Amino acid sequence: MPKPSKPTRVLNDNPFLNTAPVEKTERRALLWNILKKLANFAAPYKVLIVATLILTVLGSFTAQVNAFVLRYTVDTLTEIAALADPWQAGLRMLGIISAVLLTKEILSIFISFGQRFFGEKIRINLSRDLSQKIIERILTYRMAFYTSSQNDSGKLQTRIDYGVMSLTSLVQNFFIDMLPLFASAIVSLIIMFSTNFWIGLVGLIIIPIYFFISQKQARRLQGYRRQMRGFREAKSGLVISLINSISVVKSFVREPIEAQKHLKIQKEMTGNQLRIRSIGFIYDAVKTFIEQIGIVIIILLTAYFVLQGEMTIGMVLFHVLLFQNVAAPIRQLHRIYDQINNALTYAEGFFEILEDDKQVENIDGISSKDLKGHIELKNVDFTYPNGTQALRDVSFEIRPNRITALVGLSGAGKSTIISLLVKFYEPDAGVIYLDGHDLADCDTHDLRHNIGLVLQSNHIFSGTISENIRYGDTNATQEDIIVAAKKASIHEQVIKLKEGYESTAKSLSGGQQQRIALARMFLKDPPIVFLDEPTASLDAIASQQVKKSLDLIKKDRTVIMVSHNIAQIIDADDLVVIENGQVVETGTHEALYDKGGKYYEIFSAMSDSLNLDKISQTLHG
Ligand SMILES: Nc1ncnc2c1ncn2[C@@H]1O[C@H](COP(=O)(O)OP(=O)(O)OP(=O)(O)O)[C@@H](O)[C@H]1O
Repeated sequence: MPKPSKPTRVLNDNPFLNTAPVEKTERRALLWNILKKLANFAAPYKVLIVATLILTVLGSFTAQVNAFVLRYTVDTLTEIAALADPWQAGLRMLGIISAVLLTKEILSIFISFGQRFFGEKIRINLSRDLSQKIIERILTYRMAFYTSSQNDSGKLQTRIDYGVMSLTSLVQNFFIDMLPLFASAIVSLIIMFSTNFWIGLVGLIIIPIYFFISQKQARRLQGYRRQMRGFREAKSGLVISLINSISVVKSFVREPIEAQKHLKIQKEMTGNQLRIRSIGFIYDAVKTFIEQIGIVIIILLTAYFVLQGEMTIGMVLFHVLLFQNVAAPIRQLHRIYDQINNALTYAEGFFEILEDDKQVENIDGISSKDLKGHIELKNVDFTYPNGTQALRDVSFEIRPNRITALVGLSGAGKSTIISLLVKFYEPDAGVIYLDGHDLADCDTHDLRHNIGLVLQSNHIFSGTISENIRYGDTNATQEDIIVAAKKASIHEQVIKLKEGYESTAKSLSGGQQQRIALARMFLKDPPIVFLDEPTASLDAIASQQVKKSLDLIKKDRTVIMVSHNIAQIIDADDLVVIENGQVVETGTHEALYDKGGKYYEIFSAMSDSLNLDKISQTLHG
């Protein structure tokens, strides 16, 4: 189970959440930076943004209509109440009010719909663009990016998802929720100042007070929110790990322990949630209290001016409504702080991934369409990004159209050599030549088009059998797929399935999946094939079936094979024996066996483990 602290690494890695003195200026610079980058993504939606802003301004005017109508109503009522026959004037007033309010409501419906719809369209499009852009970008990254511990076990997904989410909710909060409220607050404030300076001043003074309180609220909540995210990630990690290891859980009867682990996180989450809520309630109460004080001051001030004969009675309600328009958005200010904090926490990590230029694979190079597979490694050293040195001064030759087996104990460096040959990694020192060209200078995509890689367990995508095989050649016809499946000895089994080639590939057994991967390889039909323990995870029967397909694959190609399977090793034309990242012997099976060195030792151990005497006795008598 992932530790609760793991997913929050991104948070803790962010210096702006932990360091107080530099915080303010750096946070501002960071936020500015994020907004600039976000603006680039928003650029294609200029027209939508302008339309939203225009509607927002229109909406901010319609938001004031109620205040004017109430003022008019109270003032007119005061006047006509004194008349001998108030009904005629009263009905006229009602007619005017109804017409104005109805028109305003109809306008508001259109404005609010347009404003929200355009705002939402911007948000949804931005979310799509950000998600698409980052996927397209990381697809260009080198293997080391994916194997880095920073990106393992869902961390990469968390960083991407939270980055997109924080950026889009920043946009949503701004465009859809806050902007109309702020625009209406500004218009209200201008009207308040234009009717009376002192009234305007009361409206203005509340703003910094709310800013101060909201900032305090956001800061107090920040730590709890951060913990909350950690809990959520831990909880989803727990569920994923539970599903993945359900057979172990059940076989050890550990259901109560798993339930207990879940309960522990739930309890912590509940406590945290309640604290977040109670802090929110306290600050809301403080804000309501301050707003009420503001309203009382507004009423007293306006009453004073009414008594002085400078204002009409209608102004009391007029000012109170305007004041409420000013207070409404700033009551929500803490949400903006929250969004900014989120953006600072996650968007930075998101853009770090997006702009990590040094991770981009260098794919351009000499075009190599028809490779033969003459490979030479000369003094190759390689160390993984985590510091493990896997290869030291490795030199050997692979001749085309032959089968070369890399032999060695576990961890010797065989798979690493394959990774270098497909350019998943580059050597730190030394050169690899392919058909006489330095591999580093070869076009990576051309190279990979010429190479087929069959691994111990080949990834089967969710989708049909047909789709999985077609991955080897996207232009292949159904007939091509069937031919490939026949070569991989899987066709007969596929057609027995209820849905044939349209069955879900994931529901096949390990051996069947391996043959689907081989069919994919036949469809690709590359001149060079790397087989990295292709039968290691299979049972004897499945191995035997796969072996037939492998024998077919090996024909007329350059094959480099990693195997612990004695039968496959002795079938190879050439052997390269590796020990601790170094080549210790090369030659044919017979020559190396006779030499009595490392290969002899490994081969003897392999044959001993097979218990050949007993097998022979059983078979022959
Ligand atoms: N992605 C990786 N990051 C860091 N170290 C790695 C990585 N892959 C392999 N190593 C290390 O490099 C060394 C060589 O590993 P490699 O997988 O090449 O061995 P191998 O001979 O193929 O072993 P096996 O037969 O068990 O598959 C080992 O010490 C291994 O721990």
